[in-house]
Amino acid sequence: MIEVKNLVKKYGDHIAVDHLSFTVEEGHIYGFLGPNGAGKSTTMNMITGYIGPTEGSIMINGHDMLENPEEAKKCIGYLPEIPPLYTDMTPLEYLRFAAELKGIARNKKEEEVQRVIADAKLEAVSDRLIRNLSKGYKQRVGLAQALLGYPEVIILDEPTVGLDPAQIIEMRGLIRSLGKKHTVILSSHILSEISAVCDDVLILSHGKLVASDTTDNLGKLMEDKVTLHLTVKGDEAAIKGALDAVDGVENIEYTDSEEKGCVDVMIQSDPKTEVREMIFYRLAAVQCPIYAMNQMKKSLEDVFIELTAEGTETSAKAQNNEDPHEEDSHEDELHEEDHEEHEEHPGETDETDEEDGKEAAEYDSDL
Ligand SMILES: Nc1ncnc2c1ncn2[C@@H]1O[C@H](COP(=O)(O)OP(=O)(O)OP(=O)(O)O)[C@@H](O)[C@H]1O
Repeated sequence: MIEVKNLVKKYGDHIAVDHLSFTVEEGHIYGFLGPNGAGKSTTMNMITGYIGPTEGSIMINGHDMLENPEEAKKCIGYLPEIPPLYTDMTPLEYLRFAAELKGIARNKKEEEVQRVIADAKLEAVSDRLIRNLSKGYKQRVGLAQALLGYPEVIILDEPTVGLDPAQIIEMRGLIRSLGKKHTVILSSHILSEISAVCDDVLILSHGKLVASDTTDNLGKLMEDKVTLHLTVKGDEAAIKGALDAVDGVENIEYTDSEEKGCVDVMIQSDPKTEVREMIFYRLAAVQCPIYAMNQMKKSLEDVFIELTAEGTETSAKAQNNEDPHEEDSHEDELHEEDHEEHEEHPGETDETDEEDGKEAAEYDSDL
């Protein structure tokens, strides 16, 4: 559906996108993840034909974006980070206007406008001035515009930035439902967003692709080793003696504990061997009781930090599609689906947007 080959974008001497190649298959929701400045917006702007690449090619549904931009652009609906809206219009007026600009046939225009109003859940505010709408609704007006003409691919640049937690949940729900009818590419630097919404993840760092896999597989990348954190009461030498020869243990570090008379122990072990029982019996045998034992699970956030850490061996290996990881992985903590869904009040104004944005930023594990 989308094939990007050796894409490069230079701004003067600065390489914003550095020989990027990837393919996007039909019917998936892709997350484009990367820290600020990684090159996400630049890449999206090239895919949507807003800016030209310095080198490389972009094929959209068989149309070359450089040679046949009109046909290629017809396959794409784009919601930029700040949607360009005419705020003195109502959503209905704006969408009719946008439909005309997009060249939608007159006899289909009204039906199409009503369809996108329904898909973006704008019915309740379609007759209000855009400038009086909340940020969440404004974003949905931008989304509705992107949906006009039923493009195969929808590209969303940081679609939840500045929205409050309830609006974020609404927007994510909308994106998931869009994924049933369109291929969706969504850029974000918010990990929870990607893991909550996307099937596949492309991780960018310094303009390069450092990982490309399903959200689940990326989480599993770190399952090489299990890390246990223990607090054990007793003499360090006795504890060391007990833990020295436990099968499956690969590395142990001892530190003073905040707990009086205790030692904190960090153990890395092979995930194929269950070491916890043996640790318990060995420590019991030397009369060193375990006050706490926690198995640490790595999150997608840890994967992300390892992959985007500058110049690390991990990044290099990920690029070569080798398994670069050394610890256990888990991404349960990233899901926020348990949060109650709230309905936004139609016509809500922007007065609290700034504060809502802050809340949203705190609410997410925003890097
Ligand atoms: N028009 C421009 N002129 C010069 N440098 C630019 C321009 N646009 C982007 N850059 C630089 O290119 C790099 C990539 O920027 P880009 O906006 O694509 O990153 P991003 O991953 O989208 O980051 P963010 O999440 O902050 O939007 C950055 O170093 C940025 O400063």
